[in-house]
Amino acid sequence: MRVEDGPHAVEIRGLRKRFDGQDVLQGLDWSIPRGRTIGLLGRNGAGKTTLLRCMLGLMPINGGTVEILGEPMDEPRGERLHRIGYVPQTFDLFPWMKVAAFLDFTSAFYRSWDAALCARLLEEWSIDTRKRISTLSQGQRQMLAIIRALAPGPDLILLDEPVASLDPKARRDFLATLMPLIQGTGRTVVFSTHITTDLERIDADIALLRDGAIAFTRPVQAVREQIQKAVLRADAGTAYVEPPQVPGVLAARVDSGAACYVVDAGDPETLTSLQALAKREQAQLSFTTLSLEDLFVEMA
Ligand SMILES: Nc1ncnc2c1ncn2[C@@H]1O[C@H](COP(=O)(O)OP(=O)(O)OP(=O)(O)O)[C@@H](O)[C@H]1O
Repeated sequence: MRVEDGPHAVEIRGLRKRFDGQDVLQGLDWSIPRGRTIGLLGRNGAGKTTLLRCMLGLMPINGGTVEILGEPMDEPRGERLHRIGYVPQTFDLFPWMKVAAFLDFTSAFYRSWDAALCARLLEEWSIDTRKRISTLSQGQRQMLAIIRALAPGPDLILLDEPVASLDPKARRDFLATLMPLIQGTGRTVVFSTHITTDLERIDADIALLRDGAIAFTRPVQAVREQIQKAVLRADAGTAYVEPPQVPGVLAARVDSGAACYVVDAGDPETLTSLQALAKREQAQLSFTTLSLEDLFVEMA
């Protein structure tokens, strides 16, 4: 970390992005501390790709500010480009080039390039450097894009669904190789995904993008330990149409007449409010733990 760098790798304030009159990002605020790994979760179309592209200055924004590594990011240029690695969702560049030539060519644009790391990852991920990029599978192309993004030794790495086209075994191997390379090195990593099981294996923070804003950020471990589902079931014959309002809950909905809440078990005020409500309504209150997938389904 450089002396002039602050505690956050990313500072976003009031970010707005609109397409065809519709707000995809609605005044989004987000601060990402340096050195953290973030799994950015959100439903299809929630705006994950849009958010990553806005962070990189790859598309004009309709409002707000984005600061990356301590500088405003209005467009991708200048010194900081050596410090940012980006892996887009699909990698379609230079299909006619052979892998080795592509990496040689790309390395010339960067002031540092870890050729030994490239060689190691190409070998571990079984990518034949004599092949043309167009003949690689979609998963191998994604891996090549990741190698390209890591080789310059960036301080911030943004990966847009890096494991989406890999099968479960390949995903596991791939993450096992990748994570030690980027975690604990002081690097900040943001990767978007909807594969929640991948996050279970990683020491990461989960950030949930919902309704154009970051609705929730927590370390995976804290989610496992603290986030629960509370179900409030009224007497037989009475069904909730709307969930009664409870301050502090993370999400609320009605399922088969029961009111279901996502709650932070470490938040005593919310728990007290829920218990008081159950007593008032003479309803049964029960708690269950949530897997990350359940949490995604409940909250996304
Ligand atoms: N260039 C564009 N022009 C018009 N609408 C767009 C454009 N890019 C994205 N959108 C819209 O913005 C919304 C968010 O899209 P985005 O690709 O950011 O979502 P996502 O969360 O990455 O989705 P997925 O998980 O399916 O990849 C969608 O409704 C999409 O149709």
